[in-house]
Amino acid sequence: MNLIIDIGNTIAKMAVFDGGRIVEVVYDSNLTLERLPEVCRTYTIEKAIVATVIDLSREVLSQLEDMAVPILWLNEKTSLPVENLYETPRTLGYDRMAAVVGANEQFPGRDILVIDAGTCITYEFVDAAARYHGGNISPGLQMRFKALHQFTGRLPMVALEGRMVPMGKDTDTAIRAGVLKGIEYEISGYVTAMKHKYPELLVFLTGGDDFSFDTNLKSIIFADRFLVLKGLNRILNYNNDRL
Ligand SMILES: Nc1ncnc2c1ncn2[C@@H]1O[C@H](COP(=O)(O)OP(=O)(O)OP(=O)(O)O)[C@@H](O)[C@H]1O
Ligand SMILES: CC(C)(CO)[C@@H](O)C(=O)NCCC(=O)O
Ligand SMILES: [K+]
Repeated sequence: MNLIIDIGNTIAKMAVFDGGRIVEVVYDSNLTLERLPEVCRTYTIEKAIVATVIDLSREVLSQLEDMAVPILWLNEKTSLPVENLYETPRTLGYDRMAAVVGANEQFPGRDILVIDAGTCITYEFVDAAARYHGGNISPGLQMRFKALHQFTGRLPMVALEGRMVPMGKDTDTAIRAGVLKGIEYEISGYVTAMKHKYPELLVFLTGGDDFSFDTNLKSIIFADRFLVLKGLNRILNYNNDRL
């Protein structure tokens, strides 16, 4: 079985794959990875891939060093099943590439916009010839709430859950609707603009924060919470001979 380790800015995700099938997904601290030994005891892991967008703590590094299987560290030197046209492959966050590889596996030969809503929201474009052209980075849901609070004198920290109106009636609803509507309009703006440019476009939505909103483009949008993990599994198998 394959072990996939995706270390994000907020949380780490570990997934066990049996072939192309997800057997289990475990959420863990990105500072300790304390559940790794338990995962390794429970399953017969043959190989692992690690993708990180943060510098790893001493504790996480020693957890990974204790693993008794070959580990593929995903970076700019890793062979990929899609062509990378990002001008600075060394600074690319490889969670972005993993999402693209996962989307391209499900729909090879299609133009795809991949939207990953986590700590940040990322927008990636991969074309029908499997070329990754790059994409955009914007603040994630929680980051928007925190930024409004942290960089002002009078704006409170508002929670996602609570009263929702189209246009704010008080500070609380103004912030909640401002943040949520901002993201909804941002996402639908990208989808509409990209669909205009690439009429056969498909869209993938992934990440911890899922958004359900009204759009007449629903038929081209696929939601897949585990797209990054699936892409990492594909990259690990693609590099089987090099491990
Ligand atoms: N079982 C779970 N345990 C913990 N978090 C969960 C669970 N299921 C869903 N989540 C949600 O997933 C979110 C993590 O989102 P995501 O997978 O995009 O990772 P992230 O670390 O926030 O983002 P990034 O990878 O961009 O740094 C958490 O904030 C939480 O809301
Ligand atoms: C944008 C994030 C934070 C999304 O997780 C990550 O992919 C990252 O740290 N990227 C580095 C910058 C870049 O991708 O060009
Ligand atoms: K992410």
